[in-house]
Amino acid sequence: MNGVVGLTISTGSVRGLGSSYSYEDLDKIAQYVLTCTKQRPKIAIICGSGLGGLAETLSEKECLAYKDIPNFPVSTVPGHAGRLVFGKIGDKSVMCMQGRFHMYEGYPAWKCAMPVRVMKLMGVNTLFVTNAAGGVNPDYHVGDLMLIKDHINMPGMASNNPLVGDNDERFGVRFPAMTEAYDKKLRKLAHEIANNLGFGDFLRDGVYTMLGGPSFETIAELRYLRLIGTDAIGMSTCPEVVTARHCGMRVFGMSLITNVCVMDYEDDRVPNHEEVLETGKMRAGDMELLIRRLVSEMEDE
Ligand SMILES: O=P(O)(O)O[C@H]1O[C@H](CO)[C@@H](O)[C@H]1O
Ligand code: HPA
Repeated sequence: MNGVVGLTISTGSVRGLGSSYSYEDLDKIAQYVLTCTKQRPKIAIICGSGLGGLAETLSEKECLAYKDIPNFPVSTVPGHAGRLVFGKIGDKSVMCMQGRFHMYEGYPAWKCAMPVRVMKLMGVNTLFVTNAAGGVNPDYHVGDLMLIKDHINMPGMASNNPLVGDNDERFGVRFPAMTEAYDKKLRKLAHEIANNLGFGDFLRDGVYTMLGGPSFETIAELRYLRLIGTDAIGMSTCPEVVTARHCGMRVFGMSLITNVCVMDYEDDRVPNHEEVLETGKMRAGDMELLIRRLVSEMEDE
């Protein structure tokens, strides 16, 4: 196990406000993962609930279960296989996380986002994040694809930011800007590709709001979220994106609208995870195609 097993995870902050893996801990994990694949990816893709199929489309596929990586968290949610998949899209090396970590599983924000730092230390410079999300914008339909133009990090705003605790300047500055979290050039290219693919009718551009979960939202909460500018909601993504931007990675984000949020007291439909996974199956192929084209056509950083 290359000495990784024995590492002790440091408690990052003496003030008890956050604890985290040290730079050295994460580097050991990154070096271990690199020994398990021949790929040297500069692009990583985090697959959302029910969206892991993209990883199956890679050529020269190699898989590594999270449980086999020393000191790596494990996935506990249906629809998240819990493994890294390495391979190629065209001639580009990529790595996929088939399954992510959520705060409602009991992981603090920094732990949900720790794979992003591992990726950075492996040489990744561009992060794609995908998720299943509920549509709050009344114009959205089940099966729409939303390019994330910005986010509202609800847990982050309440001090559950993945960067809470001591700051290691080797990753980034103490106070990183989040004004252009989602790369404009990649979004523009994604729009062009989506239009060429005939996806224009179901392509959206919107604001993703992260909530802690795991309970779905009350009607009053949904009305409030719409009022503050939310187009779609979910329980993930923001810790990963904040951590990626902190360490200078380029980020592209996309949500699949798996359900429309019920915002009317007279409507008795209720959201559920099975519906989320079913919709994933319906539109996942289109999402995969768009991401594969984007990876192939984008310029390297
Ligand atoms: O954000 P991803 O992981 O795609 O999953 C979304 O789907 C689940 C709820 O059905 C929640 O975990 C929510 O965050
Ligand atoms: N609410 C929160 N998270 C979600 C939803 C939702 O309606 N759909 C998919 N993830």
